[in-house]
Amino acid sequence: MSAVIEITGLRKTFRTLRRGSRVAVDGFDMVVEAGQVHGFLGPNGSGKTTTLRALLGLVNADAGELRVLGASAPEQLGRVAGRVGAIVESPQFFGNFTGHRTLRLLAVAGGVPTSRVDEVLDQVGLRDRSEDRVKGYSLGMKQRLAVASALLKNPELLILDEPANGLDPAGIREMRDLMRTLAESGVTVLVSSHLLAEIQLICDHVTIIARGRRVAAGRVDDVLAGHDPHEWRVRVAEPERGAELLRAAGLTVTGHLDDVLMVGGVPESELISSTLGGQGLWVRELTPIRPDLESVFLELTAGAAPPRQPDGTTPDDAISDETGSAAEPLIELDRTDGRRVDA
Ligand SMILES: Nc1ncnc2c1ncn2[C@@H]1O[C@H](COP(=O)(O)OP(=O)(O)OP(=O)(O)O)[C@@H](O)[C@H]1O
Repeated sequence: MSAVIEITGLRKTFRTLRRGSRVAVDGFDMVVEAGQVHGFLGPNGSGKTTTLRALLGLVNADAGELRVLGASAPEQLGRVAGRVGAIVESPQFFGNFTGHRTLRLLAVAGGVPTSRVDEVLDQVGLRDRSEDRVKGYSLGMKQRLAVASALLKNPELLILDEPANGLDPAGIREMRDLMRTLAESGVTVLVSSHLLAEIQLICDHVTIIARGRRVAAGRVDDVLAGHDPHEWRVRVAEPERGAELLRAAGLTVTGHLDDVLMVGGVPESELISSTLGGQGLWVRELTPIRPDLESVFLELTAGAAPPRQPDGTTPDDAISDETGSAAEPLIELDRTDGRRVDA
């Protein structure tokens, strides 16, 4: 497999008028291979959007190497721009235009054959509503229209920043189905989100970022397995005695409620059943507690140290922005429209 995105040692500091410098991304690495549906997961304000912007040349990195389809960013991005579709800013459409007209205009502006319009409308499932005005679209339909616009040039790589943001459960499901369909058609997808369950459902690989740093990366299954506490839910008739027997056998009983024991650190269930069964205590239930991405995520992101700030400190307020939005005047980048403003 070849790397479609390679990020090494990315560092980005924002300078704000009021608070001075703020490190948003701190020595961050990421590799996305061709054909992956790669989740880019992190809490609000952890540096996801900044990373994607740096990758797309929307913001200048302070340090690090970024490559997209083999081209170094931002210098050589023009060489591969036609092969990459991205939605990093929420796109704004003219409400009075129909979906079809919107895409036709974008196709003409982008030098793409207008025959692509119906194809992408089919791909995102908007063909039936394509003659309706955009202002009548639900948020989910607008998001799909945005994805359709990114698909016009038939990209090999699609980068989506929080595509499920603000969607209701039906909209989230539509977006999920769309991403699966795209992946099946061979498009590599990098999708950022703070919605763990979504990432677990649609992505095969994941990179987890916390406070500007990578805290985990790999196949979703491997990341989960690496944090498997090997914990079991054990139901027995005599829980007190059961707990004693298990402890005597060197096992750890982590919890006890009515006739249910929680037993941790045991890779194989046989150890539990033979310990109890050997003493005539029959196991009524033996269920593995599998970690989900949410518990792994919480474990990984809770312990992450904040990025070191330019003055050598690691203040919490540098990374505690819940919304991830900059509420103060900015020198470098105006987040409201994503314009690049040279510092
Ligand atoms: N233009 C900017 N000026 C100043 N600080 C910024 C700017 N953009 C981002 N930041 C700060 O950098 C940090 C990382 O923000 P970023 O938007 O990359 O995080 P995120 O993971 O995408 O968050 P969210 O999920 O909320 O979108 C935050 O502390 C944020 O406030």
